[in-house]
Amino acid sequence: MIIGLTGSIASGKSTVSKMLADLGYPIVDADLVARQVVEPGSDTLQQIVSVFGEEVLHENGTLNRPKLGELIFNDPASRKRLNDVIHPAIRKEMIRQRDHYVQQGFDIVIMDIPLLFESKLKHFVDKILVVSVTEENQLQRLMERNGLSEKEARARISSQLPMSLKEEGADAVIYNNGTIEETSHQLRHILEQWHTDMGKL
Ligand SMILES: CC(C)(COP(=O)(O)OP(=O)(O)OC[C@H]1O[C@@H](n2cnc3c(N)ncnc32)[C@H](O)[C@@H]1O)[C@@H](O)C(=O)NCCC(=O)NCCS
Ligand SMILES: Nc1ncnc2c1ncn2[C@@H]1O[C@H](COP(=O)(O)OP(=O)(O)OP(=O)(O)O)[C@@H](O)[C@H]1O
Repeated sequence: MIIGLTGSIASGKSTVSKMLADLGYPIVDADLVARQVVEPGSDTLQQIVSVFGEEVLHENGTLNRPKLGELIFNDPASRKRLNDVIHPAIRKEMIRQRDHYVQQGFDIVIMDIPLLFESKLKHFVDKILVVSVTEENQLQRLMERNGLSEKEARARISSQLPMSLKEEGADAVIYNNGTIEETSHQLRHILEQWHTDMGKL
């Protein structure tokens, strides 16, 4: 079974993904893959430079992520241009990693995909687990984690689909507004249920 783990920016996907990794599940992490495909020397990085110019590179040739983030989170047209270049490469590498784990014999693989709904990737997965937070917690956690102003954080939040739509499309939802322990408890409960369902198949 392939489980798609998603949510909105700073809702707690990485926090839940780490809990799943600690439980021994293999994880395909889209944010990590997004970094791997733009390493210096990659075709994807070259394409990004041809779209956005040398200004999105550091002097040592690596991608200047804050700079590119500033451009794409404040302008839907730039975001689409980046997505058109980078998403095919991310998708290809994620499928490769997923298939690798399946071939190794894992019966459950987790795919942590922030843009599962936005990029219409529902067909990649068998079950969708959404990590949800209130907008207030999301804003506060995002500002703190990334050192952003309220305006910058709101721009990032509104570059994704509303949380309510993601909850509607989920097979299960974790409400990550309480303690980490409460979140872990919800996760274990959902996994137990899904393992039971798998056993009945
Ligand atoms: C713009 C970039 C360079 C900014 O890098 P930065 O290190 O600041 O952020 P990071 O990659 O850790 O992403 C943080 C979160 O931002 C959100 N996000 C990232 N890219 C996008 C996007 N194109 N549209 C909407 N939200 C996005 C996701 O929730 C993600 O978890 C980077 O996010 C990127 O390469 N984005 C395009 C690839 C992508 O779509 N990644 C999301 C997973 S498929
Ligand atoms: N239950 C919680 N209580 C307090 N802080 C939390 C909780 N869950 C997560 N956080 C914090 O909130 C921030 C966002 O969490 P996390 O990085 O897991 O989100 P994410 O959904 O993976 O974000 P992104 O989409 O940007 O990758 C982090 O700083 C994390 O430590």
